[in-house]
Amino acid sequence: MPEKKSVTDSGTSKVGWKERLGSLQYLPRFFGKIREVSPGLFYANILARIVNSAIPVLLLWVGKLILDEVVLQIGETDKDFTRLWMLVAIELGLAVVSDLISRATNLTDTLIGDLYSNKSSIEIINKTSEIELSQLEDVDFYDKLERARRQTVGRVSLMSNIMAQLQDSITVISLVTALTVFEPWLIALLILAVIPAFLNEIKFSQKSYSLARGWTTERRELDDLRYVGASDITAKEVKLFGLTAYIAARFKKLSDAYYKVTRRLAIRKNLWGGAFNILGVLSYYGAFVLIIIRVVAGVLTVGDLTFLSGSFNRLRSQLQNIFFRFSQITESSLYLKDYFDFLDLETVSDDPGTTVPVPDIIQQGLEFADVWFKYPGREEYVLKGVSFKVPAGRKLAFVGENGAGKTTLIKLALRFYEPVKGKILLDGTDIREFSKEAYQGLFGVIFQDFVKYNFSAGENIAVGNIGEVHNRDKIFSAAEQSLADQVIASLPGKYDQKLGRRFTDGLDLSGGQWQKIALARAYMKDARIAILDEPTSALDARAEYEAFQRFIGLTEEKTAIIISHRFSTVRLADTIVVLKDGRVLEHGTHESLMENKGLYAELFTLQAVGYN
Ligand SMILES: Nc1ncnc2c1ncn2[C@@H]1O[C@H](COP(=O)(O)OP(=O)(O)OP(=O)(O)O)[C@@H](O)[C@H]1O
Repeated sequence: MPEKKSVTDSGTSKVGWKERLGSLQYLPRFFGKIREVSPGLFYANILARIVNSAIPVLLLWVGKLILDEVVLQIGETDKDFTRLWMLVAIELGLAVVSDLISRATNLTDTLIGDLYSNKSSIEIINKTSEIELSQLEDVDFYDKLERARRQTVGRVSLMSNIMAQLQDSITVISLVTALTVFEPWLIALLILAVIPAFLNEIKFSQKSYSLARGWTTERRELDDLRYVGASDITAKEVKLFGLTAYIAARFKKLSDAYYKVTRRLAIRKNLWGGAFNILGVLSYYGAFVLIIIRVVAGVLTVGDLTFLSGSFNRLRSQLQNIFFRFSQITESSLYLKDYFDFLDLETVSDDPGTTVPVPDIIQQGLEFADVWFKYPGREEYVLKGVSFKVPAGRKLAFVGENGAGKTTLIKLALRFYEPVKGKILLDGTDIREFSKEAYQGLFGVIFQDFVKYNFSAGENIAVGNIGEVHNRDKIFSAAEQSLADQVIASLPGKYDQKLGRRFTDGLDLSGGQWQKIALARAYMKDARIAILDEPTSALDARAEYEAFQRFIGLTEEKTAIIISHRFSTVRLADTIVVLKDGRVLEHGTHESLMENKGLYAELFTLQAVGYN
């Protein structure tokens, strides 16, 4: 129940001091990564900040000298402004240099930030590809992915913050040294004034991280609702079903609940922060009064007054910055921990140490031997003792009602999941004994929910074998085989026509046209085993029949598994396996199954009657 959730509700999302300071250990790794993206920019940035860190105290000191010189010259009858103008020139020079260096710092910050964000996005893409499908379908995993994704844009400021911290620390050291020489007691006063604000800052940033973390799932839901409510892909249904108000209301309910807790936190943080800030201001004016008294008493000069009060004020704001940033840094480091946790996520590797080489030519075929399977975290079995063979060079079709387990069989055959019991064998060898990569490389698969890439038509075909993306002839021939060539011929940009609606120059296709493009992917690769999981459901009956006939003809000596709900297509297969509730109900050729008068014959007749 999101409305009831608060910062303290979720025990697992509470973050203590230990975890907070512990997360600082990720900073060296983080800096290592930043340095890697551009060592030149990285060191230039550090150098610029070090140089700039000494300028504030120099500016204050020259300011003091100017003032003392002015006072001196007022009292002189024989005035000489040489030294005064020289000091003003130095002050001007320092101000200009400081400004230029600040700009250089900003520039390098931006450039390194962009490079780092690109690099970490690529890292996330690569890491996601290493992760097992079973992990990808896990909710906890998605929360981790969401937190990691936020690092790519959000963590760039962490670098500037740490660099700025380094710079400000040097400035503080120089100011403290200066103040200690003149008035050491000012330092004590200052620290007393700043510490409460610092502790307050730490406390609230800790709470805000806990809150954000505890609400990860809800924030993901908000993103999802935002997408559903405002996307070209969903617009058709949302408009037609009149879902806008419903989606907006759901969004509002959830976002209001989140807003309520964040508002409460923000108000409390600012109220306390404001109160502690006043303490800092009071301490400054206290120090100011004390310095004035000493100037009037003749112990300090007017220049000393501006230098000391300036240094004190600067030191106070600088210390506040440092403390404030420290809490930001520890908070960002906590996110960094999430990011590295994601990168370090163990990918379940069930490849045996030594692997059997995959067969060059499949001799016997693929066999499911008493395979039982249930999805992780689920109680009920989806496959219950499934056994069948796909002999080499033959075509096998799965038939079965929705949810019977057809796609699950494919996922197991492809080793996206492991059977709970039983074995899957290729040429008599348990498929777990092959290297997963080499084994999966044997297959050419088109899924029912194939991806429509916002790429060109040619590239959309080439994804079936991306190494051949520049092999135009191969792409043309694949398109011809899947009948996609007719679709492409009608596109203004032909094979270079960008597809999809995401971009202005993109052009969307009909469902069946997309399927023809996707089907061409199957012809891009000389796969040993082809799997077509209903990729032709949107084709008209004639086109589907033609597509399958071509497929079977063109892959004559290839092993293939086909899933289709159209019996005119299914009957073309050598063997048909009828699944029901995770079990093989019948199997055989179209003729033998018809003779059997079982479920297949019943479903076939039902569909045939429908066409009469
Ligand atoms: N990732 C998953 N996690 C948990 N259960 C799943 C998952 N994918 C599928 N299932 C369940 O497994 C069962 C079989 O699903 P599967 O997709 O294999 O059916 P199918 O025969 O291909 O159906 P259809 O003809 O509708 O495509 C269904 O009950 C489904 O709810």
